[in-house]
Amino acid sequence: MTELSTARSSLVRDAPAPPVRIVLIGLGAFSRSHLAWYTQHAADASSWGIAAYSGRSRALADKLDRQDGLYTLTERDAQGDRFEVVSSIVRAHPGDDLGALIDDISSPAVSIVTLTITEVGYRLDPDDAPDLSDPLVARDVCLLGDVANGIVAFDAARPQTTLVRVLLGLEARRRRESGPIALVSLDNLPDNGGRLERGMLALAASLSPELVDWISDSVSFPSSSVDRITPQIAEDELRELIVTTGDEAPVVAEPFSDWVVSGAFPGGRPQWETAGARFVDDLEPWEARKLWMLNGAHTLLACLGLLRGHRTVAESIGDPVCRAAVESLWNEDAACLPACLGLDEYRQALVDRFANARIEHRLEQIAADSFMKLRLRVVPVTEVLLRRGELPRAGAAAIAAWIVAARRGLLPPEATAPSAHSGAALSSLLTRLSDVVGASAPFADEVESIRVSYEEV
Ligand SMILES: NC(=O)c1ccc[n+]([C@@H]2O[C@H](COP(=O)([O-])OP(=O)(O)OC[C@H]3O[C@@H](n4cnc5c(N)ncnc54)[C@H](O)[C@@H]3O)[C@@H](O)[C@H]2O)c1
Ligand SMILES: O=P(O)(O)OC[C@@H](O)[C@@H](O)[C@H](O)[C@H](O)CO
Repeated sequence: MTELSTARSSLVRDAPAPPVRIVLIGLGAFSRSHLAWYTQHAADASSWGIAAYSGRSRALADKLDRQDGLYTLTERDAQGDRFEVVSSIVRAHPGDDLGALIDDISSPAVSIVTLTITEVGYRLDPDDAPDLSDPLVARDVCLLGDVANGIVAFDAARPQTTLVRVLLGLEARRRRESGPIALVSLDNLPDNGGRLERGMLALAASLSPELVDWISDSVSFPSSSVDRITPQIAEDELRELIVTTGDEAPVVAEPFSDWVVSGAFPGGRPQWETAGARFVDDLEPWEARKLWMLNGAHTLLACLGLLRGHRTVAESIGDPVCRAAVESLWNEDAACLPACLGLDEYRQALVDRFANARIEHRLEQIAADSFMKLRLRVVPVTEVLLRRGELPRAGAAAIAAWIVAARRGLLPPEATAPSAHSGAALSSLLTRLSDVVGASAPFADEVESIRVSYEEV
C-alpha cells in the first residue's frame, strides 16, 4: 500500500501498461476495489491488463480514460485512510462501444471476461432463462433471430442488453478461432457462474446451434464469492477526495477483502492466489455464508433501518432493535450452515465491519432491488427451516420490514417486485418469493403479525 502525500503526481504510470488479457464489464466502484486490486497485487501483474467497459453510463469511462485508466483506492478504517494508485486497468470504454468490446472479447490475447453488472443486470428469470417480460431482452432475442436468419447483418446488430453484447463477442471469438475463455460473474448471486452459463446458453440458442456447441466446449463459467464493502461516494465527499487526491474517479473501500473462486480458467489467469484469493472445489458453503450472513443482513438492515429513520449501515447496526433482528437472522443462517465455517468469528467480524462509521454505506443504495435480494439471500434459509417444521421468525421479520418500507415509499422503485400495498396480496407476494414460503399459513401469519408491529414504528 502506497502512502500518498499528493496523489496528483502519482496518476502517471511508472511502468509500461500490462497487455490487455482481461475484459471487465460493469466498471463501477466494486470492480475497481476488488478485481482490479487483486490483479494489481498478483505476482504476475505485469502480464495482465484490463480493458474495462461501463455498464450504462459513459461518464466514469471518460474520466478514467483521461487518467490513462489509473485511479486512487482509499482504504478506510477507524484509524484513518490509506491511499493506493491502482494501474491494472489500461483502457476504459463506455458500455455501448460494441466494436471495441467485440474486438476485445474475440482477441486471442484475452482469456477472461468478468461481469459486475449488479444482480438485475443479468435480466434472467427465476429459472435463469432470459427474462422475456423485459422489453429490452425481448427486443435483443428478436434481434438474435434476425441475425440468425440473415435479416440483420452480424456487424450491424446493436443489442442493448449486456449478456447479448457479450454473446456477440463470443460468436466473433468462435469465428476467429481465438480459443477458450472464462466468463466470470463477480456479482452477489448464488451460483453466479451456473446462472450465467444457463443464461448464455439459452441466448446462444437464438443465434446458432454451432455457437451453443462452441460455448459448451470452449467457455468456462467459474463461480465465485466476492467480498469488499465499497460504497458509492456521496457528492460532498467526492468533491473533497478530488481535491485531496487530484483524482476524478476515486474509490473508497474497507480494508477487508475476500475472494473465493471455484472453476476452470482454460486460457490461463493471473496468480490471484498470491494476492489472497482462495481457489476451492466446493464454493457453496462459502458463498452461502457470505450471501446469507453479510448480504442478507444488509438487505434486512436496509429495510428495517430505513423504517426506523436511519441513513447508514453503521447507524442501523448501532440501533439495538436492528441489531437484535440481525442477530436473529444470523441464528437462523447458522442453523443451516456447516459449523466448520468459523461462524462465530465471522459474525463478530461482520458486526465490526458494519459498525465502521467512517465507511458511509447508505441504506438507500443497499435497498435497491430488495425484493429480489430477499428471494436470493433470506428465503433459502426460510425454506430449509420451514421444511424442517420450524417457524423462521427472523426471515418473516425481514419480509415484513420490506413490506412496510415498500408501502411507505422508503425503498427505491423496483421494476420486478409485486405491489406491497394490498393486505390480501400477502400470500401471492410470498409465493412470488417462493412456493414453499407461499404455501405456509403459519409463516404468512407470522409475517402479518410482525408487519402490524412494524406499522407502529
Ligand atoms: N459495492 C460493493 O460493496 C460490492 C461488494 C461485493 C459485490 N458487489 C457486486 O458488484 C455489483 C456492482 O457494485 P458497484 O458498487 O460496483 O456498483 P456501481 O453502481 O458502482 O457499478 C455497477 C456497474 O454495473 C452497471 N449496471 C448497473 N445496472 C445495470 C444493468 N441493469 N445492466 C447492465 N449494467 C448495469 C453500471 O453501469 C456499472 O458499470 C453489485 O451489484 C454486487 O453484485 C458489490
Ligand atoms: O446491491 P447488493 O445488495 O448486492 O450490495 C449491497 C451490499 O450488500 C454489498 O455491496 C456489500 O457491501 C458487499 O457484498 C460486501 O462484499
